[in-house]
Amino acid sequence: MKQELLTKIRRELHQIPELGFKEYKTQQYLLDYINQLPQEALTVETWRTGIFVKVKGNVGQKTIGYRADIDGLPLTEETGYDFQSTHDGRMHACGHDFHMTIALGALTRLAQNPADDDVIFLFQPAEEGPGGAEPMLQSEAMDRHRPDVIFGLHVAPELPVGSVSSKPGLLFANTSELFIDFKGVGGHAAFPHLTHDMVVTASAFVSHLQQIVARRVDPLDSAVITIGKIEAGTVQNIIAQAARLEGTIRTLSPEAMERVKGEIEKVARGYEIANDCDIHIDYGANYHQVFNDAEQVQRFEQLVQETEYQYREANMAMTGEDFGYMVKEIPGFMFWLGVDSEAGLHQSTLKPKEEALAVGVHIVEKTLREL
Ligand SMILES: CC(=O)N[C@@H](CCC[C@H](N)C(=O)O)C(=O)O
Repeated sequence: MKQELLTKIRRELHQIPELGFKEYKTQQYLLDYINQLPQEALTVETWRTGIFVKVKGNVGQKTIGYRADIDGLPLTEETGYDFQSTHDGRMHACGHDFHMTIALGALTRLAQNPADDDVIFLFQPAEEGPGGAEPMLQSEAMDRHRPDVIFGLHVAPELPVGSVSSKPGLLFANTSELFIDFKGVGGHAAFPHLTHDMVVTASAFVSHLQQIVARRVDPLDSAVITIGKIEAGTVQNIIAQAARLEGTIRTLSPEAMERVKGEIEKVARGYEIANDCDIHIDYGANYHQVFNDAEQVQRFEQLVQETEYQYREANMAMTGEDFGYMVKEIPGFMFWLGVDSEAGLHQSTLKPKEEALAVGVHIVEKTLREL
């Protein structure tokens, strides 16, 4: 598939980022594209805002799955692109526009010339939250299309174009969203002693969370707690009666995740007593770690080495991926695709290099044909 067409698709998708399970325009765009491909070998089935596309193989001994996530992030784009997001406060800042384009590129090649094995493409909603992989995996549609092996990719801004990277075993962390609501007594800014200030309480709590990481988790079993959003108060001279923290917990083991949650709850009980307030904790979406199948990764490395591209051994990362649920049930793996951007994932200035699209299509197609 020509670079110009890949670039066109990527730019069109880049302009319509949508949040998890609201990917209506994205789904329609994908369906319109898929419908103009040769249909002889294809079976297409929608699932919520996602899509399953099966390409019947010439022999069909086994089924290989390829998953591409399709949602965007709640972030205002600042790339200065002339094909910038047309959706206010939404951006493809995690490369899912790349993931979808590469999937369409590989699908095009297979629709024109099917592989020996059956191939199933999963266009999956809601990776950034609340999590589409687990319900997609449990769906009836998945019973009809369940692959024997599955893989997926993620763009890597820090790697050069032409390189890919993976590793056997643990690649991505266990994650849990974290929402904490504080309710106390507000009042006049001049009489703090008559109130229980939720700005002061919530700020102290944010700092205390870092103590949990530093002093309650084995340093050899890393954890991260990030609070990405704080909301509190109404105006500068009223002491806030409510505050809300929104964040995420990352750990390298499911056990450490349980430990961190237990510690957060203990601290919350202490803060309720010390600050005369109510604290409510909600863990939102939780993602299982991505644990790559060693045999599949070894085969993937061989396949990449047969190309002009470079394979590098990856390190574990504290990123999360609901694809972890898929490889928990189906042997498979995820790999990083180098896209060489100065700005990183989840930044408003992320600019992955479009030459990486063709690299992705080549490697995904080869893997689908030869894994
Ligand atoms: C690859 C990537 O960036 N994934 C996201 C997954 C987010 C999961 C969930 N919303 C959370 O924040 O815990 C990531 O932030 O790692």
